[in-house]
Formats: sequence, structure tokens, C-alpha cells
Amino acid sequence: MTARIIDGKAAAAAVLAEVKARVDAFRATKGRPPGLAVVLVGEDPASQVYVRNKGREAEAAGFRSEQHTLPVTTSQADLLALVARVNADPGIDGILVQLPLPKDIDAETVLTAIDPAKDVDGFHPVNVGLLGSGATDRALVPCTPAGSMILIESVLGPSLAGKHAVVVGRSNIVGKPIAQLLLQRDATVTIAHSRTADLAALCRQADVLVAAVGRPEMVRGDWVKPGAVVIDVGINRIPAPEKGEGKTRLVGDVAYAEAAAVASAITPVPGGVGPMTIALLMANTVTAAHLREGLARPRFGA
Ligand SMILES: Nc1nc(=O)c2c([nH]1)NC[C@@H]1CN(c3ccc(C(=O)N[C@@H](CCC(=O)O)C(=O)O)cc3)C=[N+]21
Repeated sequence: MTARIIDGKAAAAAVLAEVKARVDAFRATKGRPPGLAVVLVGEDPASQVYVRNKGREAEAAGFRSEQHTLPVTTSQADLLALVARVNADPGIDGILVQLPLPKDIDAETVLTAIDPAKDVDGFHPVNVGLLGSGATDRALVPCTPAGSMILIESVLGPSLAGKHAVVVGRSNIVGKPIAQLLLQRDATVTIAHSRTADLAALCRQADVLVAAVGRPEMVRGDWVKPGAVVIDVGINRIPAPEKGEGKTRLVGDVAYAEAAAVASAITPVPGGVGPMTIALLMANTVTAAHLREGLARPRFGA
């Protein structure tokens, strides 16, 4: 079998078109656009690229968009003061504090200081709890998991009843929330991780295999059940001497060519989950704006 390639760029463009239509309607009723504030502490080049892309998409969607870039020496107190300011700004509906934060800042303290109604990353304990208790009418859901579910749905439809989903990785930002979303769609869910016994054999039982470990090409072709749907959440930059000295390339957590020979559908890296993460950030900002204004919750990618 040769897998169908799940086109995350096209799926992201479709979500962004829905976002744009919702922004126009929101602006017409409320007399203002949704607002997104992105906060970056430090000068990590990868983070700068992501934050710039987010700003570009926010403007294309018609948002009010602001970026706050703080020096790496910023104190936790100063960052908390900025969060308090954007929390209090009525024109800002979404706040994203780019991770990772410098080591002297406690990320959990900062994420918990964000107004849960503006928490477009879905990392605040209130949103984590709402997701875990199935309150999908009120929760803001993390972008990468929400985007991954739209890609899965594009292949398998809305119900995963009778399917075994294996999530490799147990992070708070991807593994745990994606497991919750899969469970809500009636999948039978296993969360595997670095301490799981015989990971390869477990993965081979998966009808839906989600790789979110951050280890380049760890999931091999012979870990994939024939006909499985493979979602590769990893984004790893590795040396690519074949492209020239000092050059790099992006690979996922899945050995793509091997897995694509076995799976029925697979997300590429780049061009898979990554573009959906940014699209869902825009969608979450529109959702937050609607909920804050007492409007019906829009649904994206349905
Ligand atoms: N608070 C917070 N929220 C985040 O959502 C968040 C974060 N911090 N910190 C960093 C990670 C990473 N992340 C990505 C988003 C888009 C692509 C993306 O669009 N990737 C392209 C390739 C981009 C490239 O070429 O480098 C693709 O996969 O096709 C990748 C990674 C969001 N993150």
C-alpha cells in the first residue's frame, strides 16, 4: 500500500477561510475585530519564525494583532505584569505566551495567570479541566491537538468508535490533550511513552497512530499496522549534509518513507500538522472572541 498524503496546508487554508468569514461577521456585529496578543521572551530563532508567522496569519485574517517581544533577561514579575495588562485589555480576545520560556521563569505560573477566557493555547488549568470533563462547548482546546483531529476526521470521519488510537508522547501540550479528543470521538485510547514496554508492538496495534515525542524518525515503518492512519506531530530540525555544509532539514517523529509504504494515510513534515497549529490558533481566537461577547460558539473544520 502507498499511503494517501494528508495535506495539512490545504486543510489549514480551508480553516483560515472559515476564520476570515467569521471575522467579517464578528466585526459587522460588534464593530471591532477579534484581537490576538502574542508574547515572546528571548530571541530563540525558531520561536521568532513561529511568532512572525502567527502575526502574519492574524493580520491576513483581519484581526487586531499585537506582538510583545521581551528580552531574555525579563523577570517573571515583569512578564506577569504584561499578562495582567493584556488580560485587562477589552480589545484582546486571545493571548499566547510562546514556549519555551527562559529557565528562570516558571511557565506554569505564567500560563495560570492568563485569563482562561483568552487562553487560545488551551494550556490554563481551567481549560485543561474543561477538556478533560468533556465540556467542549466552553473549553478552549490546544491548537495542535485540535488541528490533528481535523486531519484525522478528514480521513476517517467524525466517529472513531471501534478504533484503537495509540498516542506516543504524554506532554501537556500535545499527548494528553490529543488523547482526550480521541476519547471524545469514541476511540479506544492508549497513551504510550518512553517507559512503555515494547513500544513497537504496541504501535503495531494502532488504527490511528499519533507520534508526539520529539525524537526524529523514531517511529519506524515496521511499527505501523498496515492501513493505519499516521499523524506525525514532530518537528525536528536535523543536519542535512547532502544539501551542503551546515544545512538542515525538517523531519517528523516518524520515518516517513517507511511508514508511508504501510499506512493508508499519513501527514508529512513539513506540510502536515504544523500549518494546522497556526490555523487553529486563529480559529481559537475567533472562538474566544465569540464566547467573550456572548455569541454562539463557531465550529471549524466540521
Ligand atoms: N505557546 C505556544 N504555543 C504554540 O503553539 C507553540 C509554542 N508555544 N512554541 C513552539 C511550538 C511550535 N509551533 C509550531 C507551529 C507551526 C509550525 C509550522 O507551521 N510548521 C511548518 C514548517 C515551518 C518551518 O519550515 O519551520 C510545517 O510543519 O509545515 C511549527 C511549529 C507552535 N508552538
